[in-house]
Amino acid sequence: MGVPNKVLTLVLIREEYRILLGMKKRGFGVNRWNGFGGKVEAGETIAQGAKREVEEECGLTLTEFEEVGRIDFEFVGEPQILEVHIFRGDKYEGELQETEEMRPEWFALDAIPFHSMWPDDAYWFPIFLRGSKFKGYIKFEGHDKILDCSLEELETT
Ligand SMILES: Cc1cc(-c2ccco2)c2oc(N)nc2c1
Repeated sequence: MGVPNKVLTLVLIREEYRILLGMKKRGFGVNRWNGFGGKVEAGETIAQGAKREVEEECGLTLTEFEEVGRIDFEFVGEPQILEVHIFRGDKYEGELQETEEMRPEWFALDAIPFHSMWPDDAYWFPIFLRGSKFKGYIKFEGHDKILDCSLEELETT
């Protein structure tokens, strides 16, 4: 196989009528609202990495969360696929805090700021919000243009 995939986590903490997003203050995806996540480190599972990133980025400790999706992202001109494992956070403990990485904020489900998020979110958030599991492949040109998008809903819970 070519270059191995880069494994990333993305956690969306969701309550009945609101979802927790963070404004990314630096680095990859800066100036966009997103879930919490990042690289999976050596010696940790993907789930452990997801939990760690949430703690580091917003101070919350996940006590119940589930992997609900997986999207492989390709960028034109880059050989490495970003393999993003998407989790729904159901229960958490601790105090929400702003960090150097993220400014957290709760959004009503009918007021998700898609115009200030990664463009792919508009495609898979509806699947995520109705509680389905999904997998997909999305090809970007730069960080703003989607060339291809294929998403498969796996089950409706
Ligand atoms: C290419 C790409 C990457 C990520 C990402 C960064 C860290 C975890 O996932 C995304 O997140 C969203 N919402 N769209 C995304 C596109």
